[in-house]
Amino acid sequence: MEPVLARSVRLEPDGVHVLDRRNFPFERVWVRCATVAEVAAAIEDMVTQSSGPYFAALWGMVLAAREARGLPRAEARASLERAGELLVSTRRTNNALRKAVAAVLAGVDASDDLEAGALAGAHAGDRRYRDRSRRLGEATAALLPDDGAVLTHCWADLYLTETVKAAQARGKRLRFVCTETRPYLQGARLTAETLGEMGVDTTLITDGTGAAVMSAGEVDVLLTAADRVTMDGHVVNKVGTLGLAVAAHAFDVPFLAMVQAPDRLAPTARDVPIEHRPGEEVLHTLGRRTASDRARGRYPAFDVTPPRFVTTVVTDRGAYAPHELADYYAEDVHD
Ligand SMILES: CSC[C@@H](O)[C@@H](O)C(=O)COP(=O)(O)O
Repeated sequence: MEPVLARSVRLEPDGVHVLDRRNFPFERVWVRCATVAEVAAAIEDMVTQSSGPYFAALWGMVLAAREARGLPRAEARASLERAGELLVSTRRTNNALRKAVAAVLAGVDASDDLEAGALAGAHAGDRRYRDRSRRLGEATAALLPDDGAVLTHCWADLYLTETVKAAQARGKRLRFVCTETRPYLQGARLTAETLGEMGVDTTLITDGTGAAVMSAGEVDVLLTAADRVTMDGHVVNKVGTLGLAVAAHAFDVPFLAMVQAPDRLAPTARDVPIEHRPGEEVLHTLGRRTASDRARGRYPAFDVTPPRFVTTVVTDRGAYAPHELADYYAEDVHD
């Protein structure tokens, strides 16, 4: 059976319905977004996370096409572009949003009917993302030990579930150690719940425990997703990844970073905007204040791991050393 989070954004006649990941799995509440602006707000407010914003943006663009109904074609196209810019601006580090918008605009440009074209583009984008995640998962599973412990951080969503499915199909026996990933607790809630759903032995650690489990020899591989990997091999992912990667390097634990494709628009890390979320978010967890009133918070949501701390970048076309990513595009270009 598919994990609950694998289908957590749906297009319905009355809008886009998004499973609220902020309090999953304790509550299973769906948020209805009636307009593309509401979809953008939901993405920005972390109602959905990781791969979720990609799907929300696809279906959000379909709402934008509905909102443009009746406008002359050029005006409708321009209003869809504005909607796309709004969606992309919600989470600047997440490259998938740009790709979702491009998928829908490609569908629109290939059809005389704006809404039908947007819908076709969104379905094509949905299929492509899932197919590419499956290929990525298969490539990743091939690199994992037959019997071993994997440390992961945050919530790698479809990249992780496809990896686990492929590993299980190969008969591998993997145990996972996941970090809590404060302040949103993606690891404690989304990763731990979904791995449990998939029958995987799962141990939760606090964010500060990663180096200790690696130094104790309790982990065979560090595995995370990446929001982006630059062409020169910098891995941009949830803040905390850098510290884990440095510790992994120190204790000879390989670090595998999963991304569908390296980012051709980002030659190096300077080309990737890092999302800084309100510092207040660090002072609260699950809606409750968890820090002294005397402290201020600071929350860069992502960090950058230099290529010297990255062993392998796994893509939908297989594994690459971080300094060999140009080879990804040596084949026919599709990204
Ligand atoms: C499938 S992309 C995975 C990443 O987005 C993931 O590792 C991550 O950092 C999630 O961050 P989030 O801020 O929860 O959206």
